[in-house]
Amino acid sequence: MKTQPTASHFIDGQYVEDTSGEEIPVIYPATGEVIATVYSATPAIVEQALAAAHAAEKEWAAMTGTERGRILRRAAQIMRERNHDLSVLETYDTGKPYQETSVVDATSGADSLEYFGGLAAAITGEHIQLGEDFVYTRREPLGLCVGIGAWNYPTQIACWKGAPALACGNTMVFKPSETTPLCALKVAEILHEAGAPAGVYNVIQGYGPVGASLITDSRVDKVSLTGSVPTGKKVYAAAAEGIRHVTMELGGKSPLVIFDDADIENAVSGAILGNFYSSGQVCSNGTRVFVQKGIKEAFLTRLAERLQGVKLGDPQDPEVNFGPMVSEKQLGIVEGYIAKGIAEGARLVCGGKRPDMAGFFLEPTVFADVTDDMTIAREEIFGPVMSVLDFDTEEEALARANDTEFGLSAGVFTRDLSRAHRMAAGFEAGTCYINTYNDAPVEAPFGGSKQSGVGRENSKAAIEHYSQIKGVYVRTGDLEAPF
Ligand SMILES: NC(=O)c1ccc[n+]([C@@H]2O[C@H](COP(=O)([O-])OP(=O)(O)OC[C@H]3O[C@@H](n4cnc5c(N)ncnc54)[C@H](O)[C@@H]3O)[C@@H](O)[C@H]2O)c1
Ligand SMILES: CCCCC=O
Repeated sequence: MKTQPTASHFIDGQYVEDTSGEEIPVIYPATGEVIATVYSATPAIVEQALAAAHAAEKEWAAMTGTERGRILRRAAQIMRERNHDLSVLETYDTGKPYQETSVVDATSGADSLEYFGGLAAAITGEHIQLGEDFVYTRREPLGLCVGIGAWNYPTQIACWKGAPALACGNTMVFKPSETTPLCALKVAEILHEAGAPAGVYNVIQGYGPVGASLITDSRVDKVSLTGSVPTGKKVYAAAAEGIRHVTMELGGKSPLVIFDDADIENAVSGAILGNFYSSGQVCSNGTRVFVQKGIKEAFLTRLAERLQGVKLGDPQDPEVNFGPMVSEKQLGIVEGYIAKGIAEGARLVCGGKRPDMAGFFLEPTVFADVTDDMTIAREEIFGPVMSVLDFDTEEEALARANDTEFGLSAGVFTRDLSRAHRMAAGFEAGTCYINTYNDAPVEAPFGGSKQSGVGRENSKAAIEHYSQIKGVYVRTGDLEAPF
């Protein structure tokens, strides 16, 4: 497959190149080879993208929701037809196994285009009767939205931000992560092919400073970031300078609580899905696995058995179910955490090493006897490292689960439904799971509380974050005044 894109940026309905920007090598994580080169946006490219998105605002907002929705749904259809090629590209961009990308990434992107395309015509205001007078509300777009993406789900993130933004009548300039610059260009190309007018959805490449330069431009009305908490703090602060709307999808250190009465096979499945999918590079992962003491050893034994089913290798091979880390840098960060886990006294149950193969592979790693104060239990690792902690009571588990500055997700496995709902109500997290983990359908809200974020993506809730209400008071009779 050709991995070199036509050009680095997609602006105003066409590919645009400017090789005077800083070179960004695109590295295939499974081999370490450079598979493409793109160039970071220069100030002139940033200006071109913002000007195009600004100029497109009025025409796009003036279209009916039905017209906008039809374009988004057509784009969804094209994405589904090209699922194979888009999945192969996602695997080159991220290193995630084709076994995953072929059912998750373009699929989830298409779901979001289809869902918000379907909602577009239903985005309306309301009528509020006040005696003979009345108020009506108009739900209006915010204007120009900037999207900034992380590297773990490049197609999905480009769509989860673009689809609701465009459905509400906004335009977008999207900057993917410099680590995975390829997939968002395809999203832009497909939206344009589906009929989105030039300038409605633009993609430019670049490192952090390019993202930073977008946020403070006076034409920008909203910034939606998917990234780490430290980046979120900077982006939030920069957006505040112009009182811009924000959505912050940030990191986590989520708890997964497994009670003695849980179905052990399902609980092990949840722990695997919540720690090792995408080689552990998922924001919502349940990396603090609290296991009640009565089933701790049985859980660890069955987990070790199930991990025999891990198949590392060429991620493009549909039989392979475990890919490399996205980059050498991320591999080094995760190895650093593994070393800390060992140094601080956690028991290494399995993994912890690089296998003898090219690329940035790391074995799935499980630590047991982890305590709340250890670094691996407190900081987001963003790699295939599961920490197993044990507990006695429900109250204790809930208190310890919530003892973190993060609040992205939380899960519970139990057969006791009352307890399951008590736990879900008590978790300080934006997304909770009962007897499952990491499902993220577009119909459900997704996002974090505490330092894990602001706002929600997906579901009807996202409409609130990409539109604003205007109230219009209408008087039908004469108007009295004091003088
Ligand atoms: N909550 C979610 O939905 C979600 C989803 C995926 C990933 N994440 C989080 O993303 C992180 C991993 O991704 P990452 O390493 O790419 O994150 P990151 O914070 O390093 O970078 C995210 C994006 O921000 C850009 N950026 C960096 N500094 C910037 C600045 N000062 N101004 C504007 N933009 C800037 C980067 O170029 C990149 O595009 C993890 O913490 C993970 O939990 C969250
Ligand atoms: C389960 C959805 C994951 C998105 C963030 O990494």
